[in-house]
Amino acid sequence: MSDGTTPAVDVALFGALGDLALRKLYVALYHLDREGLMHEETRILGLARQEYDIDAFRARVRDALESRVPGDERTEETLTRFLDRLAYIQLEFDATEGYRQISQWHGHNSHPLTVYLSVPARLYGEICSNLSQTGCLDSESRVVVEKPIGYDLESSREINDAIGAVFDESRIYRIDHYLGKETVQNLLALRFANPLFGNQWNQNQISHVEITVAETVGIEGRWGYFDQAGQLRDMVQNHLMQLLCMIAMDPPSNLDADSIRDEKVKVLKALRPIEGERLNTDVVRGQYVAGTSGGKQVPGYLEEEGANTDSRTETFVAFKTEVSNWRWAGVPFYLRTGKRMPEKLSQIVIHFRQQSHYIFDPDQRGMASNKLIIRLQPDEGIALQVLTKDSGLDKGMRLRTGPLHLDFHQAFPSTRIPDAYERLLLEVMKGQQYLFVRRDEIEYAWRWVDTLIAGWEARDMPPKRYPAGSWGPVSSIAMITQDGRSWYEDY
Ligand SMILES: NC(=O)C1=CN([C@@H]2O[C@H](COP(=O)(O)OP(=O)(O)OC[C@H]3O[C@@H](n4cnc5c(N)ncnc54)[C@H](OP(=O)(O)O)[C@@H]3O)[C@@H](O)[C@H]2O)C=CC1
Ligand SMILES: O=C1O[C@H](COP(=O)(O)O)[C@@H](O)[C@H](O)[C@H]1O
Repeated sequence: MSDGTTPAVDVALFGALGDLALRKLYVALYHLDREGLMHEETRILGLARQEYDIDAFRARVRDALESRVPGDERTEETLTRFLDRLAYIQLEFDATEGYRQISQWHGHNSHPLTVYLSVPARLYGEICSNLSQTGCLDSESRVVVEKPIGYDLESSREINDAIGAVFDESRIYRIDHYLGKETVQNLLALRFANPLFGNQWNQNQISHVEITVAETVGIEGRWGYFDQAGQLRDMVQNHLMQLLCMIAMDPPSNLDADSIRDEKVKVLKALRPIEGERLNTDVVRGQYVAGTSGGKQVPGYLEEEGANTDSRTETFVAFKTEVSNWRWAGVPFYLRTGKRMPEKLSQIVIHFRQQSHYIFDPDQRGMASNKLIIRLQPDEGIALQVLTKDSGLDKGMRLRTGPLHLDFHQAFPSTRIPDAYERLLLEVMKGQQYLFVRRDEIEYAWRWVDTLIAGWEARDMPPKRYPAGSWGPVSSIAMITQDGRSWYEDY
């Protein structure tokens, strides 16, 4: 089925039996097919090193779909139609033998070969080079790569150079799945389609901004990867930086990929580094110890499966930064993200300045400011905290705050909110890059992260402990209260 607007592609999925593919990618592709957003000629080739025949591969994908797609969103007909698109080739990615099977499968059709690298980033360069050497690619081919690209600026440059030796930048789709989240895209609509907000979006009207990305999960089987990375590289370098850019960027001249990405790069270039004395006051890194999550006792980071007992890797980071430009000078941005927090919550809070000419009860002066709360997940929506008169004959002109609340599920009940990967895969098929990250964005983000890590290392600053199920080390609360503010936890 096709809606007539999504072109046909041949997807070659490297890492077809890995965690990301089985948990996210087939589910997203299935939904695109079910919703009529995948061209009828689109095909998907799974590539992995296990020996599978096509029936076993399809059965494995079917299991993945049956365990992740709700029963009312699948029928035998939609499942079979999707599974029929699949093929499988067993391949060792780091040797050129076998790659020619990919071009045989692709054949001479005109559908662009879309290579999805769902493998560790250290393999990206080698796979691209193998594809090129074995004649699998042409000028229409595209490559999709996952985050994190590298471990620091230098390693990310090496990986990007290796990909860039084969693919032009206009054919590289670097995924940051937060950019595919419906609510993150809504930030563009909220800011640039509503003059009510657009005209207030600067240091004259906004006092400070908070971004929280809290997860309840621990490391659970990913210790080997995570311990090399830590929360700063795993979450801040990519997802939180992208959120910050979407909030802080100037209006792009249009919705073209490069217009948007140019504006994001300007934000990253203007982001004040945390160094010197600021390492003591403006950043807190933490590591969880045993505690309670979802009503259950859970182990600490150093007791997780595969852990070594003296790791200093952080599972939590909170920091204060500033975007040093005309729009934002003097406006602190407070960001925090951690594993094993009390709830899964991704939320941005814009705190507007207080009314300068204030005529109400002086005791209530402290509450007299508006807040815009953008809830990314769960319970996607937007709330604007406004001040109204407290009702009742005995209240005089006392004020109270209340929300003007737009809950996306309630307001648009028949609209399913698609998973980020559905949106991203659809844009790849359409050949549109505006939701993907350009090389310079990655590099400016790494530059900022590298400065912070160098500071931690030079000062030998270990993470502070926090119990699983808490909001992080107490010093992350002190970091914001020292400015007379607090993390906003209502909605
Ligand atoms: N999982 C997630 O939630 C997320 C993952 N990512 C990124 O997505 C990418 C994939 O992650 P994930 O799925 O978790 O990783 P996995 O390790 O689960 O999957 C990688 C797959 O590639 C295969 N593979 C690795 N090396 C070779 C090789 N030389 N030859 C043939 N097959 C090989 C592995 O096979 P085998 O099992 O046999 O080793 C495995 O099937 C990574 O870049 C990761 O950073 C990004 C965000 C979230
Ligand atoms: O990229 C990653 O993201 C997940 C969090 O994603 P979300 O969509 O569930 O918010 C995080 O758990 C993981 O460590 C990181 O690699």
